[in-house]
Amino acid sequence: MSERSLGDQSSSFDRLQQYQAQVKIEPIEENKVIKESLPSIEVNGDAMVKDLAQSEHKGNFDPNKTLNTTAGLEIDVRDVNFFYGKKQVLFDVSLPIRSRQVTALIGPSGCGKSTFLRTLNRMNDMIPDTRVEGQALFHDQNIYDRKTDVVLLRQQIGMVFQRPNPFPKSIFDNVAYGLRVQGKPRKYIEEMVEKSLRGAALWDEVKDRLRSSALGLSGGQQQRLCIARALAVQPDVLLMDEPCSALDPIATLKIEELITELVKEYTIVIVTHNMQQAARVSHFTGFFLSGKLVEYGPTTQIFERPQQKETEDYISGRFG
Ligand SMILES: Nc1ncnc2c1ncn2[C@@H]1O[C@H](COP(=O)(O)OP(=O)(O)OP(=O)(O)O)[C@@H](O)[C@H]1O
Repeated sequence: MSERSLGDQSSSFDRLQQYQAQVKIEPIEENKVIKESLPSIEVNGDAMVKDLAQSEHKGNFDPNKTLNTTAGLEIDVRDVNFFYGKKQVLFDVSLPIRSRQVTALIGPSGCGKSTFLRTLNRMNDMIPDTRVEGQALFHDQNIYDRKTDVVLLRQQIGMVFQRPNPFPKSIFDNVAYGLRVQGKPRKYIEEMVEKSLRGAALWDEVKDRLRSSALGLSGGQQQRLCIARALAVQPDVLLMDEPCSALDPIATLKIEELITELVKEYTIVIVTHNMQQAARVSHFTGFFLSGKLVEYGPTTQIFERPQQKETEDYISGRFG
């Protein structure tokens, strides 16, 4: 965990985040091709629940083997309510985000997953007339506290969006952006750009064209570039809002593999519509319905032995 404190504010990172927030993020249907390439979730019934939990992991990662039910709390969310204007969309949500574990947030469209994710680094602040109540303790400080430095917060809790949103700059400049804003020296920036691109499993593909436009990369590469950009400022937590929904199956698998590597060093929270994805990459899962957290627990438990009927109905494909 970083020992930086949430102190003074500066505006450049705000501008970066505003830029990111301005990028149009449209909810899109789960990638049909992905759906077809993986075990079907369209089957009803109990057998399905088991199948889903046991759906084969591509690659070698098995979250069961690295599940740590006693991992410390990176963020401790307590009794969160959230409002767009007068409309309340989150109701008393309490959820532990465990260190160096992947927490998946699942639930039907409109249940509040993305809104909840955005409360964790105050991205909702950019939407006028919104209000949050409750507490999210991060490094013993309430994220929602007025005194929280949101610029620093968003460095510590980085975000990757549905659609890759590289800046119209070179590959190098994209990753260097946050470090330049921080006024880091050139040598440090060069080292961190390489380290971050390696960390995002992109270095080998781009090392010979660092000065080329990021917009020339494929969608999957752009998404890994956005991950590298987030890593460059050394976050503790990565929030991922359906990071694969705009990607093809191969690019999706690369991001999933990357997640399973990144979690060795970072805490990850991922919103996904794709339940196989949650089963493949996450240690813990929270199931949201109509703005409430219906159930939370180790992913295998949620998929194999859900305690709530709504959870079972959802993961069995009975609704949503
Ligand atoms: N900017 C906004 N202004 C007003 N209401 C909003 C805004 N963004 C989301 N909502 C509403 O808040 C509720 C939760 O939306 P949210 O996007 O968090 O759900 P979600 O579970 O992530 O959905 P999806 O899976 O479709 O992305 C929905 O009723 C949605 O219409």
